[in-house]
Amino acid sequence: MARHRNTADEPEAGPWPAVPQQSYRDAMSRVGAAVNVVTTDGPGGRAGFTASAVCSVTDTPPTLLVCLNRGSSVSAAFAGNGVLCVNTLAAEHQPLSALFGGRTPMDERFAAADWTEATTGAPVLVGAVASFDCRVVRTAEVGTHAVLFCEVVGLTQGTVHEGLIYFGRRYHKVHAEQASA
Ligand SMILES: NC(=O)c1ccc[n+]([C@@H]2O[C@H](COP(=O)([O-])OP(=O)(O)OC[C@H]3O[C@@H](n4cnc5c(N)ncnc54)[C@H](O)[C@@H]3O)[C@@H](O)[C@H]2O)c1
Ligand SMILES: Cc1cc2c(cc1C)N(C[C@H](O)[C@H](O)[C@H](O)COP(=O)(O)O)c1[nH]c(=O)[nH]c(=O)c1N2
Repeated sequence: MARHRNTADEPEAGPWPAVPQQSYRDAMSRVGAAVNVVTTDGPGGRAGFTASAVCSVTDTPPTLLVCLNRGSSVSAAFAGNGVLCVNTLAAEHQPLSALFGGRTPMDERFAAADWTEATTGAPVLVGAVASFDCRVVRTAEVGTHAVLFCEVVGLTQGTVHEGLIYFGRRYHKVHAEQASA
């Protein structure tokens, strides 16, 4: 019979042994993902971070989820603003991913690219594969992370053909014949 796990709100120690953190990370390193720079601005200040833990939840209403480490320096800004923009990176943005991936002062991160402003006030990356302007409608805390459920209130579809994927702890460029294909 399949093992049933309780929801994150009702954790319960199972009869099975814990998976070591390193084994989990090693396995996850084999799961390819798009690379995004998630940005915010507002009363909590301007901030942005690199995120691969982003996915589509439902299209009715259009909703994304973003997993944000609660221990990161940007956590308070996102909680304070309640809005964000998911900017999916193009191949040319690989250096930007490293900059927004931690330990770089916020002004330096933003100075490395061109931005416009979304309806919510969040920064939109010029030349992104796609940008999703969102308001955070729900937040769940799971372990070290906050899972932000984000309703998409506006979007920009780019025209670049080269995307960026993180797989095997390395960046890979992917090509689409048509930008919207
Ligand atoms: N979801 C995340 O928070 C997440 C995702 C990717 C990378 N990172 C961070 O980026 C840096 C480089 O990562 P890497 O992929 O080169 O090597 P890594 O060995 O640190 O991570 C391998 C994979 O494990 C997962 N992972 C790593 N740390 C995680 C965390 N704290 N919470 C949830 N999942 C996590 C991710 O899928 C990641 O791609 C590390 O500091 C890592 O913590 C964090
Ligand atoms: C490729 C890749 C992918 C991710 C990350 C890094 C990199 C390089 N990081 C880490 C995150 O970007 C980093 O912790 C933030 O920039 C915050 O760092 P500071 O606390 O500001 O230094 C990250 N963090 C997070 O909370 N959720 C995520 O999905 C990811 N994904």
